[in-house]
Amino acid sequence: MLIDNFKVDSPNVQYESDAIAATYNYDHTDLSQDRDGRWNVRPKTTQYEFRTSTRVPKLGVMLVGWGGNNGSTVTAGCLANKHGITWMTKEGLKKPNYWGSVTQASTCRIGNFRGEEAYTPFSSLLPLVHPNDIVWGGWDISSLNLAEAMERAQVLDFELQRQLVPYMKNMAPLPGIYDPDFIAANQDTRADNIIKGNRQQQLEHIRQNIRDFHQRTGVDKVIILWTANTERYSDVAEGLNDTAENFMAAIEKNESEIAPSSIYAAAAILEGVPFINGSPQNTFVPGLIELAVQKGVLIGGDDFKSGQTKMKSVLVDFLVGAGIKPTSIVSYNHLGNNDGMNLSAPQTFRSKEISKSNVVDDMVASNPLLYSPGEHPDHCVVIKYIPYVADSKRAMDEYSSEIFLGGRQTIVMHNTCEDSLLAAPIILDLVILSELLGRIQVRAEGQEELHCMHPVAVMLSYLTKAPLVPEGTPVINALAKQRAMLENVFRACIGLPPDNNMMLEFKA
Ligand SMILES: NC(=O)c1ccc[n+]([C@@H]2O[C@H](COP(=O)([O-])OP(=O)(O)OC[C@H]3O[C@@H](n4cnc5c(N)ncnc54)[C@H](O)[C@@H]3O)[C@@H](O)[C@H]2O)c1
Ligand SMILES: O=P([O-])([O-])O[C@@H]1[C@@H](O)[C@H](O)[C@@H](O)[C@H](O)[C@@H]1O
Repeated sequence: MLIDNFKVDSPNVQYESDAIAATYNYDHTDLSQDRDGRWNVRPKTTQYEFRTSTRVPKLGVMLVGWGGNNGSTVTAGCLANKHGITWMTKEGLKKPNYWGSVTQASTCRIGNFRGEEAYTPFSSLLPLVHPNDIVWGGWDISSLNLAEAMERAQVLDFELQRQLVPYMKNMAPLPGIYDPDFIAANQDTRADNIIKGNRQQQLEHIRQNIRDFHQRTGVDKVIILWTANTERYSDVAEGLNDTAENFMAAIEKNESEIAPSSIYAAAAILEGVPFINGSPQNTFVPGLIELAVQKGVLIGGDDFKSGQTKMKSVLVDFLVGAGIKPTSIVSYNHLGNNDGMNLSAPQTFRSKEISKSNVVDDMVASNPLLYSPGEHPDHCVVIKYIPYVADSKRAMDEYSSEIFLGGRQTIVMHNTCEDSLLAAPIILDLVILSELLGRIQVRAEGQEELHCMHPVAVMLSYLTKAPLVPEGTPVINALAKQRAMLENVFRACIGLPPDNNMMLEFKA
């Protein structure tokens, strides 16, 4: 059964006029080792105070790469839902939905009522911005308007596109920062909408764009998300971008190693606007992270986790958790969209190869029974550009594992990932969750004041291949753990314990 409207009845939860206040007992463990080497595990409870503002703002989202496949598709999807646009296909009438979005189309177990399992929409846990209400804008180095960009993307059915054109033809991306040194040379043909000037002038230009968008649209909050092309990695060097001060000085000096994505991110941070990186490049060089922490502005990334890698973070977690030892992982895919064309350059492919390869590290490290120190499965990532398949990426994976008594198990998978139809809901979740995180304050036992969570938004890990985490925080890629963290922190905000799946009420 579905319960989509509930209040938590607890002395630890207060529903105030514009906030939900909750006291939460966080049960965890403390580890220590005796002099004789024996380990002690001490159950510990730490009290947390959460306060979540229930003032849901009018949200503006500025996409970098708005005219791309993902940018045009997410915009089209929200318009189709908002206006209730239906369209006929050979399979019959289609209706808009937000499937693939964890905030809009998933549920959480809320309990059991008279023997029936009860679930609630994820969006009922805490008040969220509704995607229908988001005001879209952004930049693109291509001047096509969003209707033309949607047509170029070749993602959506024609009958849907036809009805969306009137809503999208007047949406024009702002000129973007173009530096051919950071993306594939084959992108040059579409770069007809660019900001001239040096890096300092580009920074100020983007900052002004943000202020103008905020003022023109009348939104309460703005969030910026990068869904532009994957850049090559930037060199990280002492004196260049290792500190906030050096990073800002490098922009002033027009240092060539400062990437466009880092300039957009710096502009956002300086305007107090959260910045999310949906691509794998190292936008967040150390100096930029320091700037975000200094300013207390949320940053998150990297690289949407949408298809082949999402499956990998489930399958490897299952295998290792079952005591089966993956020894070889080969991930091949081909795709024919502009992203694939950009990734056909070695330097941009390398950025993607890194984010797609590191995703099993935490799962391998979780089971030293299977892996000796430093031992890893063979892991290969191959991406080929085949124009004919367009946005319909074809992923083919082979997982070889060692099993009982010298046996071997091989899993082969073919996974057609409609790249933009899978990424668009993830873009929605990233911006909706980033906005919510800005409304949550927390105080741990012993801390003086309520404060926002760390600006580096580890809570977005479920949505990214290479989670950006605060220094000292473990990087978790296992999908089930990432989703549990997301759900359980939001449950704590309304004073509810994690759903521990024990169901003791049916056992004793
Ligand atoms: N499933 C997925 O689609 C998926 C998953 C993970 C990551 N990504 C990443 O998302 C990004 C977008 O994917 P896509 O399929 O929409 O690609 P796309 O090539 O269709 O769109 C990217 C857009 O960014 C624009 N652009 C490039 N550099 C820019 C700049 N400096 N400023 C402004 N605009 C710029 C391009 O003109 C293009 O319109 C890529 O980096 C891709 O690797 C996609
Ligand atoms: O998310 P995922 O399916 O593992 O990875 C995908 C890659 O395999 C694909 O080649 C690339 O174009 C997408 O940007 C995305 O990163």
